[in-house]
Amino acid sequence: MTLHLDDITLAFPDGDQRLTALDHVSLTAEPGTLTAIVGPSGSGKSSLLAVAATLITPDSGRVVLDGRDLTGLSRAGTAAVRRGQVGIIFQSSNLLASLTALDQLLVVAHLAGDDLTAARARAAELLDAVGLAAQADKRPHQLSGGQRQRVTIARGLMNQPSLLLVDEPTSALDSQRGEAVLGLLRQLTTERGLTTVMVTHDTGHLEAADHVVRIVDGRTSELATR
Ligand SMILES: Nc1ncnc2c1ncn2[C@@H]1O[C@H](COP(=O)(O)OP(=O)(O)OP(=O)(O)O)[C@@H](O)[C@H]1O
Repeated sequence: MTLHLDDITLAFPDGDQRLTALDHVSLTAEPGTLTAIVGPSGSGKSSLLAVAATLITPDSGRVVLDGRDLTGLSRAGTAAVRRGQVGIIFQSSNLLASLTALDQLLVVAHLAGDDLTAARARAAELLDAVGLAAQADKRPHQLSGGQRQRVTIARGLMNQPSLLLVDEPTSALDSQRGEAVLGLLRQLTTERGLTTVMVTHDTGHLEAADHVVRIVDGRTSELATR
């Protein structure tokens, strides 16, 4: 599923002025590729991800997913797109403390109203794919930082998305665990033909990406393409 951001602008209220977060940003991401978004703090990375996720409506420009313009959709319409086609992976801190790894994934299926027998099989398969088959019954405090991040990745794949949006997947990890998580995202992107867009501070791991887009003051420039 190809993601196309076309000439996006976004400004937030800032006192009696407006602060430009995204300034005519365009970006195309293809299935099976991993695009890394890098840039200084406050440059617009999270805003870009939120617009791509249809969580924020831009002031102008279009978000197009496989030829379908999502910009004019209602709230219910964008929620349906997110449920059906978009996986969103935030930092691992938003796991639910009282739930096992397996149940973290089943919550997604439960909220979507999915058949729980099929969901259980899919959750087990995903935990296996991220190397956590043996940790399915563990709660977050019983897992390492890297393992927790793997649970969030598996959870982000529960709705079988085509577009995967990932925010700072390695920020809470040491460099070795960060590298392993990036390797996993790279592998899942290729194997499942995902269109993956990842915001990262971590410029040490950019070789895992097909495209690196730099954003400064809301404006993008492509740094490198493999
Ligand atoms: N909800 C909001 N209301 C007002 N201003 C906002 C809001 N969200 C972001 N901003 C502003 O928009 C600009 C871009 O913010 P954004 O969070 O996209 O940057 P970022 O590159 O993700 O930063 P960081 O790396 O620190 O997370 C910043 O100046 C920020 O202060």
